[in-house]
Amino acid sequence: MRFVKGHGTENDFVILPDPDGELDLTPEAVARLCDRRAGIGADGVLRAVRTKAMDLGGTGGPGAQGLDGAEWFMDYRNADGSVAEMCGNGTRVFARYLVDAGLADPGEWDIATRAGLKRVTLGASGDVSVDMGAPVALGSGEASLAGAVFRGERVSMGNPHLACRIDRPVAALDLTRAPDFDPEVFPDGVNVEFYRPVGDRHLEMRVYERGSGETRSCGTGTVAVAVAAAAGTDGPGEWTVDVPGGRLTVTLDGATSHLRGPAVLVAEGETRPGWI
Ligand SMILES: N[C@@H](CCC[C@H](N)C(=O)O)C(=O)O
Repeated sequence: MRFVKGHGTENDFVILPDPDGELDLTPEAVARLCDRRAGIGADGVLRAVRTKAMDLGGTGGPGAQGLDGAEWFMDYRNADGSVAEMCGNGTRVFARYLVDAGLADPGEWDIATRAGLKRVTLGASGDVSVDMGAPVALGSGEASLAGAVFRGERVSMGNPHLACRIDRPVAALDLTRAPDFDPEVFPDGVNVEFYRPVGDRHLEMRVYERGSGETRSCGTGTVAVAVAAAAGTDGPGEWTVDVPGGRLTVTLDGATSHLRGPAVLVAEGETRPGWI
């Protein structure tokens, strides 16, 4: 099995080229690939499948989902093998991979995801920007960490988020354990972000991701915290979000959201026969 390793602000991925949709990618295989001691190590897997070859189960196929306008489908999996609807950093790294592999040209085009088409913009090198679509603000919610309750805003970016504002540096949080939440409020689980304003439209953030644990960045999460922070301000604008793995820029214009930042490929190789 050939692979490429890449990251976006240190949210890292194993990319598996599978143009004809032939790989039987079980949750166990994903978890083994992502294992940081016994595997390659990553927060998630991005399987690169031609959209027309993507099996979407009983959903009527990519055409019925309106996805056939994109040549490539990003099949995203969390480190524990679970499927997620969307991954913002993954989309940016996926786009960089397609250009680097000669499978797409620099410019502007769509990637198909379980959360719909996502339009990426990129040059031959440098930052990658993605139109993340309209965030959906769902009202308040809460999670708890080591007995302390954190209130926040529930935001859907195709995947579920709870963006909690805190007033002390995010570095002070202990995120070694998963936050607890009410499964009736979050039946599909939730990615929990903790953010603090550090300047004008400038936030710092840490995240505990559903299916992956604490990661050093989360693209959908940075949009969610910008949406939460923008509530009660004069609205649209550009937000800088500092995460442990670097800096991302989020633009909210009232209709859609854009995420911009680095996307870097660092290695490629082949798994040993019989290992996966
Ligand atoms: N790191 C990602 C989000 C990945 C999916 C998430 N863990 C989920 O289960 O929803 C990003 O950059 O958006």
